[in-house]
Amino acid sequence: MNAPLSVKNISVAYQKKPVLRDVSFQIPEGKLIGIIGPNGAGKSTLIKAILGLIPKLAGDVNIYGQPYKQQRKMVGYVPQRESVDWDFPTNALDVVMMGRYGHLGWFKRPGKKEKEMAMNALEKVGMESYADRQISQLSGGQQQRIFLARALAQDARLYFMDEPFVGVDAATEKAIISLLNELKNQGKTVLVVHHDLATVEEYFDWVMLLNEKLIEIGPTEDVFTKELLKETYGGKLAILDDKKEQSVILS
Ligand SMILES: Nc1ncnc2c1ncn2[C@@H]1O[C@H](COP(=O)(O)OP(=O)(O)OP(=O)(O)O)[C@@H](O)[C@H]1O
Repeated sequence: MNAPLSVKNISVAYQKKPVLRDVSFQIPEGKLIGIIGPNGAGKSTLIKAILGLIPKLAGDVNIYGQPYKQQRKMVGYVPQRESVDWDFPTNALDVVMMGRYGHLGWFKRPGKKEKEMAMNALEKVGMESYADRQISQLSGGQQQRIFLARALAQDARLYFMDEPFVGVDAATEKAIISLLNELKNQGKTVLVVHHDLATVEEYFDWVMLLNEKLIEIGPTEDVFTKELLKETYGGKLAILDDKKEQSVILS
């Protein structure tokens, strides 16, 4: 079977400044995969390049063996919260329903079925009572939940989530991680840009270490090691010795 995601020799530059160099990897199906690396490592850029949201200098991306353009329906994307215009005048239900548009044919308006699926997704993230609320009037954590609901409503097979835990409280973080596990248990594959090194081993089956180039990708127990983390973060990272404590200090 084709891999959910296969990336070959991707390079990206902004105004000629290289940000990603020759990144290649494949991932297996049904895993939660953390994308880890320091600020500015190119994590968001990698996702955007995969989804064709920014131009690549070089490289190929295949989703289940086909280019992204042909596989759009299979892919869900939760962007970084601050990259979204939350003043856009629309309510929570409509934002979630947008997740269904890829499934509708030309000129078809969302109908009862779409609305039902969107409401189900809102229920899953505990936001059903906010369906009619303008998105500008939601808190940061609530907005994050709405975006997750949109991805759920889309019913994709491969998800990209850019820092879904930023700015959410502990309860929302728990709710999000149990949703991610639910997706995984349905055989879906989820890539998550993540910053909190202390939770990596608990949350992810696989880890990708990135800093302009791919340092390593593979099962968490093989890749989330002191040596490879040092290589990824350079001198900026001090790791307390007992790995079980997983205490990580950024100097
Ligand atoms: N639109 C842009 N124009 C110019 N440079 C950009 C642009 N977007 C990102 N960059 C630069 O590209 C590099 C990678 O940025 P990117 O957002 O992919 O990193 P990241 O690993 O997601 O960082 P963070 O952990 O801080 O979110 C950074 O040096 C950033 O300043």
